Amino acid sequence: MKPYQSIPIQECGERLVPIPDGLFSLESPHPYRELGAPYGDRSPFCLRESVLERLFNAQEILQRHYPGWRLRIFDAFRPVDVQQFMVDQALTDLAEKQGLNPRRLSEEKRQEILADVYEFWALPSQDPNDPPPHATGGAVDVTLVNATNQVVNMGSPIDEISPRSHPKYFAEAQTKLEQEYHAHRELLAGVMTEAGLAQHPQEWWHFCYGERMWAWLTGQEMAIYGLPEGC
Ligand SMILES: C[C@@H](N)C(=O)N[C@H](C)C(=O)O
Ligand SMILES: [Zn+2]
Repeated sequence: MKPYQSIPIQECGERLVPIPDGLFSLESPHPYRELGAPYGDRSPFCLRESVLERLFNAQEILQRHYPGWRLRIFDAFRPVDVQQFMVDQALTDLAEKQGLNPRRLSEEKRQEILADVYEFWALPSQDPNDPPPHATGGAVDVTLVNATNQVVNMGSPIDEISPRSHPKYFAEAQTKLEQEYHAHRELLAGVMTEAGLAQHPQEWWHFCYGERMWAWLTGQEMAIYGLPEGC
């Protein structure tokens, strides 16, 4: 159990709304949809209203210093069954990376790999009082694109299960390239936190507002987002 999971939720009832077209750069095709994740008629590109407002503000702050640069949204709303699908996918990927057949793992090995998966992915709990962060509409995975629409290099891909994903991984970097990765991560974290979003301590791309991880990271007694209405 993660520490944020003990934080109570007092749902505020704010709407989950679509991220408008054209303003941000959106990861397309959407990576989890491409893998066959079970979205049904739901879209990953939705967020709670106040989270969206904070994203607008973060992009405005970014553009004050870097005209033409934009936030690139990799993932936002993630229904619990998609969370489960992606946890299973991450388990499969890690097993295969170790040369193992994911369908023939011993229980001990399965638990060992799952522990690595849960370092990065939240538990896909079906309990409405224990929703994973993205299922609340209060979490977003983002990177940056520059003025010529090129994805800015952060030194490691989103979702990599590795220490390279830690926001400060390149803080002590010696090479110019690695120093650049660090500067890009600091830029992203700086604009997002200035706009009122909190960063996951182990993932340079994950930011949140209103849900339990945000409450835990920012010292609130309560979260204001649980599962959104109708999801
Ligand atoms: C792994 C990444 N895509 C992610 O979203 N992690 C957080 C913690 C989550 O699963 O909620
Ligand atoms: Zn995330």
